[in-house]
Amino acid sequence: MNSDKTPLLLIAAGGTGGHMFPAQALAEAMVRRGWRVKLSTDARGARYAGGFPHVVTVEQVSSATFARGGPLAKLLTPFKIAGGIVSAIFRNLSDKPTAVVGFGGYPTIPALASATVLGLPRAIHEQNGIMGRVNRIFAKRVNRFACGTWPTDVPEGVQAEHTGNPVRASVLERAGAAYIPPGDYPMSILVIGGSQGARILSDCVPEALALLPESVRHNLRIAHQARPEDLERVGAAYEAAGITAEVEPFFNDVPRRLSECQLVISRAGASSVADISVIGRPAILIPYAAAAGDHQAANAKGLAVAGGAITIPESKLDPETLRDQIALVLDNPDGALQMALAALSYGVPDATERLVALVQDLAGPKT
Ligand SMILES: CC(=O)N[C@H]1[C@@H](OP(=O)(O)OP(=O)(O)OC[C@H]2O[C@@H](n3ccc(=O)[nH]c3=O)[C@H](O)[C@@H]2O)O[C@H](CO)[C@@H](O)[C@@H]1O
Repeated sequence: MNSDKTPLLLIAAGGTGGHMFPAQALAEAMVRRGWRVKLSTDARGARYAGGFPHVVTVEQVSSATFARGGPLAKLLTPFKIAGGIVSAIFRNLSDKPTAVVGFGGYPTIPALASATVLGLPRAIHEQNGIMGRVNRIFAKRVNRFACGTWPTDVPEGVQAEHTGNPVRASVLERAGAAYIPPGDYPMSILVIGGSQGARILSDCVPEALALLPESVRHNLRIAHQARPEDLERVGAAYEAAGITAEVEPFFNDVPRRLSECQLVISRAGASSVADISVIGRPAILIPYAAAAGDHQAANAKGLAVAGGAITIPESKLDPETLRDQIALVLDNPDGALQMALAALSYGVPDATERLVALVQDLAGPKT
């Protein structure tokens, strides 16, 4: 039985970077305010646990196989989920979390279901413009519903509160960094495909850039995130086009690269859009068409409507179309500057603080 009087936040998050990064930002902020934080995730999420404050405990949640596995695993899934919920109830009876926050994904089911059964103060943070399945299930069963992007499909009776998507400290350090518009000097373009990289960007971006006039190409400095299996061919394509490029499976210094670039070409994952807008850079967004409920298109729409991004749907993407949009930004320094400022105005640099305030409010006056 937990006799510690320090408030305890139970964070539940599914195992992708998209769920784990905002969860980590909240964890760090709550620890700075003297809270203990416990993380409930699955084996995939546990790989990110190193990025959480040292007080975090990782629970391997048995419902994580919900979305994967063969027919037998699927048959056993309801029992696994039920088992996960029962053990979460016992754990929470002992831990007595002051508040529970779910960030989406199947591994959040036991923590949120047990918090519902026990009547613990609980909230959800939805990062995307279209809600994920688990968040949709629990949206009406939580006390507060926070969103990173205004969701287009909130169930009736649920009051969404826009907190924005928390971004890393290294992004915040560069929030609103001065933008140098494109010109007749070396220009940086950052190409990022989300936490896994994106094949479609590797197929299309080098070809599109190769179609630009030589006078532009020789000024380009490209940083291109590509999947490990695509590194070689992408590097070769840039070399053949006479374009200086760094091609890596993951850049650990994306915030710096964003702040120094003239243009970013990206997928429209929630954290990528948040990073781009908090730093404030013109973007060409190519939403991942197979994302659940087409949520990346919804994420991109907010930034595009604000004037900070051009969106190209996958179905319309070809090297010529992309070349035209790149040229539109690079040939128009004033327009590029306006896009950078529009992106900045769309950013929510205090998203973490807004979420912290919501959690403290949820937990009540004693915290
Ligand atoms: C393929 C897929 O379904 N992706 C989903 C996943 O996002 P996924 O994790 O793929 O992508 P996000 O855009 O949310 O986050 C990627 C993060 O990685 C950073 N980065 C990227 C490349 C790099 O080299 N270095 C680097 O640091 C980005 O700046 C960003 O902060 O969860 C998100 C939140 O639910 C969803 O919006 C996405 O649709």
